[in-house]
Amino acid sequence: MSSRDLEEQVALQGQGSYMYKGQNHYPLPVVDLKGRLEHNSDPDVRTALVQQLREAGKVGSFCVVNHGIEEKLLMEFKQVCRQFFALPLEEKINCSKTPIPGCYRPLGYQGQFHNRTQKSFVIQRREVFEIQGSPSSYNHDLVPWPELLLSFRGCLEAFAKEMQGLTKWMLEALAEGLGLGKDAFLKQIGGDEFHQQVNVCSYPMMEKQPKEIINPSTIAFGAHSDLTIMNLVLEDDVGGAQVYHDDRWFDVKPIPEGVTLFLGDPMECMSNGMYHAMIHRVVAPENNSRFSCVSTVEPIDKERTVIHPVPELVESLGTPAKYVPYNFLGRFMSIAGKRFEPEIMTKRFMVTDAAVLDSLRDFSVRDGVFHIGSRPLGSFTEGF
Ligand SMILES: O=C(O)CCC(=O)C(=O)O
Ligand SMILES: [Fe+2]
Repeated sequence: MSSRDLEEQVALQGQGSYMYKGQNHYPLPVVDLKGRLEHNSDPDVRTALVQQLREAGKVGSFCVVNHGIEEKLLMEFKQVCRQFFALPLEEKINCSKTPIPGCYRPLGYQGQFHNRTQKSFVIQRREVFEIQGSPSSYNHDLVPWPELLLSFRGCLEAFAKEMQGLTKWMLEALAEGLGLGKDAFLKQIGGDEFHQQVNVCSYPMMEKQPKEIINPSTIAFGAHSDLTIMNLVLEDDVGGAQVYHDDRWFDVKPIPEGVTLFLGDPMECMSNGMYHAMIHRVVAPENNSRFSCVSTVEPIDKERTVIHPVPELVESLGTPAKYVPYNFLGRFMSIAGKRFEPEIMTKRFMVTDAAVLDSLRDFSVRDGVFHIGSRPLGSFTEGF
């Protein structure tokens, strides 16, 4: 990278050099889900949990503890992932991302990278190993699993399955929290099943950065709100995630036994702004490499999924819908490559056009083109 490129990249991706110091923590809500499994059939316990989750959802990011995923599995999972990233680079490269029939994205290993997009550099200062947890109709045998670490596959698959259960429960509870039927969000993203991508990540500490990408910025994964429905993050005790609030960045205190949720833009839109998609990023850890695992939720039929405020909610709130319905894939395609830009700080999908408000419920996808009323807004391949 030339020094001009570096300057440009630093300007675009963050406010200068910033390393995770573990100070200045943001008070993210912590919700204890103990009653979720133990008192499954007790309506009072559920109501209390659902209310806590509603309040947490208003913040947009929160941690859940006693989530029901066994500690033994979590420990084995973290350990095997650490072992994977410690493998010789050649072995990891042998597992490089591969397109797999029936999968949305290539699966496998990807090292750190930086790409120039139309307007900015996208830096991903993390190594990942990606699998697809669901729908599981594809053949897991085709994932380029590491030959030197045979326990990796079983452990990842077991963890992905557990996260799937927690995710579904959470989507239902968050809908109930707004006085809606359990399936209000699930219905919009395609029913009982969803697409789950599981990204196991390792963020190398500063000293270990490969020489060619050392630069004055310490941003490891740039500022963004999630385009996915929501992300569930498991991490170790190193820290590095930050959330943006009142024009400032705050550190997120790691809770290694917990799972941290980031509600994505679609949740903000579906909940008509009752829930919030918090802007967050990851900065490079100072003294240790950081492990995290991000389990994402996306609709199965991305081309045909229109995200919109839940009509029953808009009705019950008695306030107008605040968000324009949008095609999930269209927005994903139009933003994904350039979302680490400063403009992400301004929300771009809130309703500003009164005429759009009037026709909010009247949307459709016809021949791949998204319409509000009779007004075509563009196809999912063009974005809009
Ligand atoms: O690794 C993390 O803690 C979070 C990464 C993240 O924000 C994402 O993958 O969307
Ligand atoms: Fe994120």
